Amino acid sequence: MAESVTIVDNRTGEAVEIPIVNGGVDAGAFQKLLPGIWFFDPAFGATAAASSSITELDGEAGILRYRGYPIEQLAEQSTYLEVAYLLIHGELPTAAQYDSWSHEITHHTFIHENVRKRFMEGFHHDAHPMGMLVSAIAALSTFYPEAKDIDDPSVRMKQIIRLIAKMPTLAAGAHRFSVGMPFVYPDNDLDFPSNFLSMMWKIAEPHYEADPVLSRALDVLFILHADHEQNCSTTAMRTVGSSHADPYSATAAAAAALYGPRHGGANEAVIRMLTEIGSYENVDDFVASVKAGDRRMQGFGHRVYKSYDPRAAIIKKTADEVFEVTGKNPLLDIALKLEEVALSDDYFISRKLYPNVDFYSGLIYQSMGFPLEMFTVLFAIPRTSGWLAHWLEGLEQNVRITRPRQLYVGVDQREYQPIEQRG
Ligand SMILES: CC(=O)SCCNC(=O)CCNC(=O)[C@H](O)C(C)(C)COP(=O)(O)OP(=O)(O)OC[C@H]1O[C@@H](n2cnc3c(N)ncnc32)[C@H](O)[C@@H]1OP(=O)(O)O
Ligand SMILES: O=C([O-])CC(=O)C(=O)O
Repeated sequence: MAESVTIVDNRTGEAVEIPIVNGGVDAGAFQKLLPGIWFFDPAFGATAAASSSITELDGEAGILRYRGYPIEQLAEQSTYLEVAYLLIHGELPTAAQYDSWSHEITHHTFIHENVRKRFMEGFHHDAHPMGMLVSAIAALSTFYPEAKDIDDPSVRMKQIIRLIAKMPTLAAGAHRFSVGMPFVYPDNDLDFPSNFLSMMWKIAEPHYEADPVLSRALDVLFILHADHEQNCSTTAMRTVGSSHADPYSATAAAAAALYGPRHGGANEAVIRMLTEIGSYENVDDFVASVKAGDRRMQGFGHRVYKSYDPRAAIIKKTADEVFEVTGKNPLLDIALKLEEVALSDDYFISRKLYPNVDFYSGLIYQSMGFPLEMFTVLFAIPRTSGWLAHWLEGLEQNVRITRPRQLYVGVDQREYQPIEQRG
């Protein structure tokens, strides 16, 4: 790989050597050597906005690794809580570290009664659970004012544990409220995914017995969704974190970014799309409307993956295990047909559009009984550990505040006219 690129300054005709650092043009050196020239990259398609040692993504080869561990191995052998530890601390925990980590997380699952009573129960009866979640996360910052002291590493870690622990409680609380069911307190005898399932579905004391296959499937989905380098929501997290706002406010911003249908909201949109297609026979017409540019194929395409998303392959396999318990999701055949048609069509091939993580996950969630509105919430629970790992990394790197420039395209200076003189 070249160590520098030569750029000719067309204002002066001078050639300038700009160093390349880790495969990217060093923007700091660029700015010093060519002051007054900006990179115009509004969607960051050609910009590395961070240096990070958390997640490695090779979109051409379809490779995803957390801290060097292939996603396939983690999905097969690990648990979400172990992966969360790995993302935050950089190494897999020893048995003693894992015990202490899961003990800490388990004992921070409760939320303040006012969050439940005043916030969650204060929403309109048909509030979207994702909107409730975003607001409740932001509200947590007012319950833990010490979180502002982000210079103290022990304060940072305490908030990380609280946030990872409380997300399932907030998520299930949002669901229970939206269907008019009473709130269920965490059952700290249960593991992370089973506790969440208990808070979602429990109707009678003393315990909710989660099906072990479904509980494990949910844990695998949590592992797969935990991090994905500089995606839109993580970029929001790092941006807000760079202003040294507290981690609850930064996480609320990240969750808000995830809510959008181009990002985490796509899992909900996929099921709506499959339901609208309705039957196997309508797939060709639907694909034609996508190719005509009338709509997008939800759950397809990715800014980084230009081959099959490795998580989609694992989710497909997990779906088979879930359907053994729940019965096959009737939308599966439409999804498979859609994939088959798309992957043999030049429109999708030439644009390298493949199923992404959101394409098959919704089929599992739906078969497990989650309402559509909960799908993005299910994504936010594990992505919280990734967001926080990036937040911590940014603080440890003491990154500068995120502050891009713009290309001003408005009018030049003009004179103010009093209102009566304006035509
Ligand atoms: C967890 C996640 O966030 S994963 C992504 C979840 N989002 C979705 O599944 C929504 C559907 N997908 C999309 O909208 C996009 O593929 C995104 C947002 C994921 C990525 O967008 P970008 O990287 O900006 O790709 P961009 O919009 O430039 O598309 C490139 C080309 O592929 C086409 N394209 C991209 N995605 C799709 C799609 N899902 N269906 C049809 N065409 C598509 C575009 O129309 C464009 O074609 P053109 O070159 O003829 O104009
Ligand atoms: O990386 C992205 O752009 C989207 C994302 O979060 C993911 O695929 O998990």
